Amino acid sequence: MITDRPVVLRMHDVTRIHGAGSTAVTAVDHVDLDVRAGELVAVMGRSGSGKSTLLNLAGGLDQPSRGAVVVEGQDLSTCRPARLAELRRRHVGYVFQHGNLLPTLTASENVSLPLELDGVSVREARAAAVSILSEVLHPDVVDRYPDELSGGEQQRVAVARGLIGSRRLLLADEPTGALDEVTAEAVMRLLRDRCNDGAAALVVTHDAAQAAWADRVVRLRDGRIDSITGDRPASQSTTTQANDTLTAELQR
Ligand SMILES: Nc1ncnc2c1ncn2[C@@H]1O[C@H](COP(=O)(O)OP(=O)(O)OP(=O)(O)O)[C@@H](O)[C@H]1O
Repeated sequence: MITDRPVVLRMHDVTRIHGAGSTAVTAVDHVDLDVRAGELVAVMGRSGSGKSTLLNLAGGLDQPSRGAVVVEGQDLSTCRPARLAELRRRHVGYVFQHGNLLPTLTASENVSLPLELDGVSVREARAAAVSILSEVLHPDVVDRYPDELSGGEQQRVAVARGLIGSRRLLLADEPTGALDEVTAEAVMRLLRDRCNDGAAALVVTHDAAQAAWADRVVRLRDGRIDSITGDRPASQSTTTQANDTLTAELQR
């Protein structure tokens, strides 16, 4: 049962008001949400409903005006900046719409960097980078620099960088935005596999096909949770056959 698993992310009565006075905007409004190990939660809602703000709060990139965000048992509001930075580096993987790859590093160096910063040996980190990249990118391009890659390839590198290692909370803001259908499926499969291995993921998407990979779908409206649907068991994944087909298509 998924409810037996540890809570990786707890958002308790979280409100985030941007700005002040007459221009104040309540982007997230009294949200309660737990995401457990093994669980992939999709966040949907119209533009401006608060999805990105929610994700930024979950990863400690933004602070709530009220309420508490707890990651791996640690209330982020009680962390000193150095501890918060360490917690984010060790436990949280981010995938943003615009990957922000470092231009002076190759694709595989960009992906291995988080592990190297965490003290993993360069050799081990590079091997892990090549391994995760092989799931979403043709091996011929892993040694190219970002400006030698297409937009979709850069996006895939950014996904691999966000998901490398054993970080337990994965936060993805439209991770498949610039990708074709087959590659988008591969990225969702990667996220799904990470969750099946024990990570917890919060993924913003506009795409119902991608939300179908989630255990639960949270719909936001005006910063509030409008509905939560689905309770697919976390262990359920796509069939082996579907995985094989996707891998074959990507390697073409
Ligand atoms: N830094 C900010 N200052 C002021 N208002 C902001 C700020 N960031 C977001 N907002 C407002 O908060 C609300 C929620 O924004 P948010 O970006 O979280 O929505 P979203 O659901 O992610 O939208 P989209 O799907 O368009 O990316 C919007 O009304 C937005 O204009």
